[in-house]
Amino acid sequence: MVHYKLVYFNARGLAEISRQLFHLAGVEYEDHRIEDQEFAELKPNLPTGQVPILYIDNVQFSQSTAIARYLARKFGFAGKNTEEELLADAIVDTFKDFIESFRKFVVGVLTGESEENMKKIREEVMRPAVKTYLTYLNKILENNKSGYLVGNELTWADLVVADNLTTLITAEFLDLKNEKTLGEFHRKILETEKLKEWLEKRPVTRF
Ligand SMILES: N[C@@H](CCC(=O)N[C@@H](CS)C(=O)NCC(=O)O)C(=O)O
Repeated sequence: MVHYKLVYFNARGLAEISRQLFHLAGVEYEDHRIEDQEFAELKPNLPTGQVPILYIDNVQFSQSTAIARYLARKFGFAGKNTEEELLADAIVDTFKDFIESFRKFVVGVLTGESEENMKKIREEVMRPAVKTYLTYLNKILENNKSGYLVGNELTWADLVVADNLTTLITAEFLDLKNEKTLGEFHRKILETEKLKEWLEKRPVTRF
């Protein structure tokens, strides 16, 4: 049997979608969560000096999106045909572009920007980016009508977007009371039986 080991910090961050995919597929893996000390020891031996890393029988693979896409394909969550795969990939890429616009905010937090500047970044950079991103998602959901973003079954794109919506709610960028379509989507994905089971049993996990 193949031995999978996923190495990352105790955060949702760049590993959570892969963890969800393993759980949804019912495939055993080692969910190895590291602290700073272990990371420092590992770093010189990692392909890019970064995590997450997926070990497949002791062979290392890097890059979170490549890992999640690989698991989605392997476990049947990538889309039912190449066009569905294309749309799922495009949604994930759009999410990555969107997240990039948050960099200024994160850098601001880390470098101790003044409250006034943080407010400016929040209002002038983040809010417009959130608006564009939510408009994009709403259009896809309204066209697709299945309640999923792609086709009529759960794909990894749904997992990526639902997890990110949770983050946006926590960061007070999104109030689903004002977003009917996205609210229904978020509820539907989080109520997926196996996902619900994972969300209830997963270790307490930071952002
Ligand atoms: N493009 C990479 C980025 C990986 C990345 O930024 N990993 C961070 C943790 S979220 C890391 O290892 N940071 C520690 C470091 O760079 O020393 C991916 O998606 O996997």
